[in-house]
Amino acid sequence: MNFIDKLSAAWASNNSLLCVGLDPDLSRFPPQLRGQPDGIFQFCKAIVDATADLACAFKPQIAYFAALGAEAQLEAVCRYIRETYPHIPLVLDAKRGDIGATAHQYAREAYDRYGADAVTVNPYMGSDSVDPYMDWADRGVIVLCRTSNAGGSDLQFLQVDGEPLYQRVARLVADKWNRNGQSALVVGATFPQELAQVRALVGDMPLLVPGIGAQGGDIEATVKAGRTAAGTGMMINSSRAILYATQQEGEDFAAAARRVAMETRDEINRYR
Ligand SMILES: O=c1ccn([C@@H]2O[C@H](COP(=O)(O)O)[C@@H](O)[C@H]2O)c(=O)[nH]1
Repeated sequence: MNFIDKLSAAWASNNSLLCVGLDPDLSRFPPQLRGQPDGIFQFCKAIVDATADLACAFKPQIAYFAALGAEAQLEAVCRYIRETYPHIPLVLDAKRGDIGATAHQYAREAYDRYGADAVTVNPYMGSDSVDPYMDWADRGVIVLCRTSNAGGSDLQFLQVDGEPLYQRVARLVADKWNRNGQSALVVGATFPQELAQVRALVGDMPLLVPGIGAQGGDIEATVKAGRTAAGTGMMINSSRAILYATQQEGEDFAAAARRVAMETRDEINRYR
């Protein structure tokens, strides 16, 4: 099954547009996992097990693993998700961007080494830096478009022939780069007006939408701006708000993550 079909099936089977982000930060780990040789894997596994029936995707952010030299644990997390929850898409958030030959190696890393169903990529270097990912026709290529951070406006709002750059990226991906119908776009929940603009430009193309939870994006505005006619079309990501949901000492971190994931999934569903 290709990425788009797998995502569509997960939206339906879990009745969810929630993407659970896996951003393991040792300084926020529960005490029992600190100092454990496989603590990162154990933490992510517990979160995955606690939220797998509530999520339409899991999104490990590679920087949180690589910064700790924990790529082997990222491999183990990805393998665990693929083997235990093969119906839930695995999105590797890597935001790579480089010349074609190097992009091919990054694609191998994402799709072959980690077995990701989809990977995030940076469009700044243009079509030949994104095209190598498209050779894996059954995998997703999720292109940064209107990112959730305030500084994204520095470049993404620049006018290019009468339209902002982020809209040019959306149209390029939808009309030209999407050679196997496998593309998606990153659009931040912190900018619902721009999210609506992108939705109007790209039809039913899936959107990865970070920015709710810790970044404060409004769920109602996000869903109303980005949903398709079928009430789907988005992977709305929350990472820290779910991962570090524990409110009082002694509370089980996985149970707390489940509680917040369920509340978030349900709030999203209220506006679909
Ligand atoms: O525009 C973007 C693109 C990616 N991200 C990533 O999403 C998560 C957000 O984490 P929260 O804890 O829910 O804020 C993180 O991995 C970012 O690298 C983004 O935030 N914005």
